[in-house]
Amino acid sequence: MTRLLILGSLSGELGQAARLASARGAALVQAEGVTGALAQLRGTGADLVLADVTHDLPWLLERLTEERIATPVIACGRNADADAVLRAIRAGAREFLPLPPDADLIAAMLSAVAEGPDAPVYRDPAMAALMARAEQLARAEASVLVTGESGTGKEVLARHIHTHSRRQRGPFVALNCAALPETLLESELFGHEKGAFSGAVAARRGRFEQAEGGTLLLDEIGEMDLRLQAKLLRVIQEREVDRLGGTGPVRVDVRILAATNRDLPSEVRAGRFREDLYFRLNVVALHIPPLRARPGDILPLAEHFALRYADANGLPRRPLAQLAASRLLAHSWPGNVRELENTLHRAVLLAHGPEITPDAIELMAPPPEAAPTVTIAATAPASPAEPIAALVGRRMDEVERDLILETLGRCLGNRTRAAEILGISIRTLRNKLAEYRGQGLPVPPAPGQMPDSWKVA
Ligand SMILES: Nc1ncnc2c1ncn2[C@@H]1O[C@H](COP(=O)(O)OP(=O)(O)OP(=O)(O)O)[C@@H](O)[C@H]1O
Repeated sequence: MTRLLILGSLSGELGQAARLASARGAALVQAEGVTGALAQLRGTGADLVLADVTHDLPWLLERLTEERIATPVIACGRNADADAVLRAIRAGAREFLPLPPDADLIAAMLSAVAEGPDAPVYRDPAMAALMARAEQLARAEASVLVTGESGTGKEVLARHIHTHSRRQRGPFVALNCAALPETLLESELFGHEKGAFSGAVAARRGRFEQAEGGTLLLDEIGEMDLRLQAKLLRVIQEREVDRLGGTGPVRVDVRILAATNRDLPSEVRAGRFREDLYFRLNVVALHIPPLRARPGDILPLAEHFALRYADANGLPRRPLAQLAASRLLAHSWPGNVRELENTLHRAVLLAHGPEITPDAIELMAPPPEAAPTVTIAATAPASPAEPIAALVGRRMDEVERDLILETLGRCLGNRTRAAEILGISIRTLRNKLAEYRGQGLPVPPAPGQMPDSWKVA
């Protein structure tokens, strides 16, 4: 059930929108002002906010960014409020919903949130067997460890398990353990009281508490450091969390799913991952094969993405030409489904004529090991002298910054892929990006940061 927070009065047209959403099965909560809405989001949270554009949405959106609350906000108002709409969109509102509300638009918006952008598409027998196993396991309460290369669909599978579980009416909360430095990750997971550390301007429930009654996906679990692993283990064993600066434990009822593209047994052997935590998380393991090992999925996924991106961009739906399909089938997809998705997104934008032809299929650069590299090192300038010479006279941190942003841009914002190519951890990459953002530099957004399916025509 989608939990919808209405920011504004229920007596006018926004109230009509709320009633339409409620008739479609959304659970409503309401806040009269931005501070109330923020308190609500910090507390029980919501899946979506419909906000009256006449409120100070830029202030609210700024707080949400600061506090890393990812709930999408949709600004609602009359077209006459154009300035306010523009300010809200610039500040990070996902979409604009014109009032008076349109019932079909509300229904489309709710189903986009409820389904998420990623209901799994598959046809290959290997994947069909895995999905059947996942659906069977979904009904149990056991922790599941999802493994697979980057971009194979681990989060998609985890969400699928949640929607087939008895917890489907509860929240699905995902946290990327590589995305935050250790202390922030700790407060993100377990929450904190006001003043627990500098910057803790208000009490905040952690992801465990937000996932109460539902499922918590700990993505990239292999990146978590040993101290936090110990704390996580205690929470799982005792089913209680201690907020940072809190006065006592809070009981939680959450099913844990974990995902990783690392080989956790070898991390355990190397002493980087606790064996007891590994056994706790790995009650059942599901391994997603790379896309090259399930060729039967390539075309159904390609067709799915072609339709999705045509609709999202208001372009005609074009089928794949035979030769384009052969090209897709012949590629090895080192970036897995994410790479296929990016390829089809580009193809949809480049296509003209009645079909998507092979010239619109631009395959990504060769895998990193084969890609030409520019070595910025004092000792071994193994790459051509020419580009290195052009760098002389520039500061190291500037060159690094340009290389990172350029690589990320070429990966269409995909952090995991860019980190792989750059040979740095995703955590390092994210820290650098936060630094650049702080300097006011434009950083390419992650794909899916703004799901196209929410775009209002
Ligand atoms: N079976 C599928 N059906 C539809 N979309 C899919 C499927 N598998 C993956 N995708 C899409 O591919 C992209 C990558 O999927 P996802 O984020 O689940 O991969 P991941 O394995 O968790 O990646 P990472 O290890 O980098 O976090 C997403 O945009 C997702 O929507």
